[in-house]
Amino acid sequence: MSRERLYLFDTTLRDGQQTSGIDFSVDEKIAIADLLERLGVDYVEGGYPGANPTDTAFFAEKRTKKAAFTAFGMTKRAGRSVSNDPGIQGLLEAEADAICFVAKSWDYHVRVALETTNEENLVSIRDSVIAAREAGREPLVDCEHFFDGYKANRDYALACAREAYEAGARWVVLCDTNGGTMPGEVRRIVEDVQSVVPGSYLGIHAHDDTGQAVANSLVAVEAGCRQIQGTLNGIGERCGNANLTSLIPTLMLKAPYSEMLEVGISEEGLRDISAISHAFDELINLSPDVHAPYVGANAFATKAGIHASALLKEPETYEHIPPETVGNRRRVLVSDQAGKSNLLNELTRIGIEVDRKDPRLDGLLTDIKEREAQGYSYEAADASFELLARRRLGEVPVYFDVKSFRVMVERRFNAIGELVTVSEAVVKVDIDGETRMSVAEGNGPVNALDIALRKDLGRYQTAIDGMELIDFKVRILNGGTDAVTRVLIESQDRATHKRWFTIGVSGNIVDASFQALVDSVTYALLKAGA
Ligand SMILES: CC(=O)SCCNC(=O)CCNC(=O)[C@H](O)C(C)(C)COP(=O)(O)OP(=O)(O)OC[C@H]1O[C@@H](n2cnc3c(N)ncnc32)[C@H](O)[C@@H]1OP(=O)(O)O
Ligand SMILES: CC(=O)C(=O)O
Repeated sequence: MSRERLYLFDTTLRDGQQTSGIDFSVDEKIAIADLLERLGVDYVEGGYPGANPTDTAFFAEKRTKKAAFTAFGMTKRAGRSVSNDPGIQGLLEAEADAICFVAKSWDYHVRVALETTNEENLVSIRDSVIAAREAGREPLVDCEHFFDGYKANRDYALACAREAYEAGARWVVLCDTNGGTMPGEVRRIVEDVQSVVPGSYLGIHAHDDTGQAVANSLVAVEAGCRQIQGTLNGIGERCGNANLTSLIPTLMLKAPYSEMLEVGISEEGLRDISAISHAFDELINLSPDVHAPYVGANAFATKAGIHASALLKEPETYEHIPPETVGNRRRVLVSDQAGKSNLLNELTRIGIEVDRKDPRLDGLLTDIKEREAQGYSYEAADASFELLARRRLGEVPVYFDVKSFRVMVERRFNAIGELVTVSEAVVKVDIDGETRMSVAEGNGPVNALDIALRKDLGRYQTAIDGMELIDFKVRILNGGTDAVTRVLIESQDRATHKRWFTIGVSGNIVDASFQALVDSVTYALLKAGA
């Protein structure tokens, strides 16, 4: 059975730019457009040329090779011709394949926002579409507030959609601008709109204000729409737009969509989607959402021992799709909820082979559960977990033995009379029976301790020269005077960029940090084969 084509329109660079806290530069837009090309969407809406210098500069040249590069802007102003409307002229001058006009389709907005007549608004829609077509651009019309407009005045909303279609718009996009429409309403309205515009010309643009943008997009497709507008990771105005990172795997892997429709994304593109989602987060300086469907670090993570046991026999028991199809991976976590199956899986993953009947496994599981009860969390501290396991198996040499450490924080005037806060640390370690004492200053107590600890490790020094600390996170586990502090440290090898995470827990923040530092250095030595 041949499948109908469903088109994917990405508006990360336009509606995504309307997200609070997001402000792309031209270079960032170029990088994001490259990610979208890598993914394989059909349209990349680059922004609003003429609205601001960044978007105007972005449209000075065409930024995509495969996707239709699309400029966004308003329909012509009422009472002006297109040739006298600088906004429309800016759109026509932009280096774009397509122009997506935003048009009013709710009579209330025509009256209050545009302060014009319903008829004049229809003229604006028609003339704008014709101008784009005559300039050789593919015209699209985003019918703003379509669903609210339909509920207020069905005939007028349909008249706007019809006007766009009859003027030659390739796509008439039904927008749930305020994001309050329910899936059942979307289905009913999309079915009705097809009395004036065929489904193969209809698109859906859903906002996530009730957490249903993806669901609304899917019912619109079931009802006949053949274009979906959305964004990477669901960014967008207010609560965001339909999340293409969730929609694409659903459309490609789930019935009935995968059976009746075909999208322009290849299987390789689908396998790249987790990496693309994370690369996008890096670009906008956000931590990836670990709970994100399909692409989140937890999307295929299981913590419960009972689940892990079945999962390792047959992954389908607890997985709705194979994680590799979306470039993700199965994670069987080791925690206080774990059983031997979780543990064995994690040990195998890090290259430790132990027999299921080995009594040391029970000891290790008990260690983990006891330490998790004290506040440790090994899910995020892979290096500390490996050290704990290998110590139980007798595989970690005692490279150095910390005899003592001391750290002092002092606020004082420096030689030129400025008030400064300095930290100074002293660390004493025994190596091969010889005591070494190192002193260091740092911009904070942990920094000073880190420098002092790594200053002189004798014959091990060269093995740790390339390491550096890149992140430090502190969490207070319970409030009050007996609070416990958990410190997570991320370290990196400068040459290979390999990263590892270590953990420390104590009632004292400096002590917790020092434990994590010692684990980090020990792990680096272990990996260096010292
Ligand atoms: C639902 C959506 O997401 S639509 C996209 C919204 N995105 C943006 O607005 C981001 C970019 N916008 C901008 O930078 C500015 O609003 C500009 C440059 C486009 C316009 O700026 P200004 O000319 O100063 O107008 P301003 O923003 O104050 O008001 C919008 C004007 O457009 C008119 N307008 C709004 N929608 C439309 C439309 N679909 N067709 C024609 N005119 C429209 C309004 O009536 C208002 O006109 P007025 O100035 O005569 O009252
Ligand atoms: C066009 C658009 O972004 C909206 O109506 O939400």
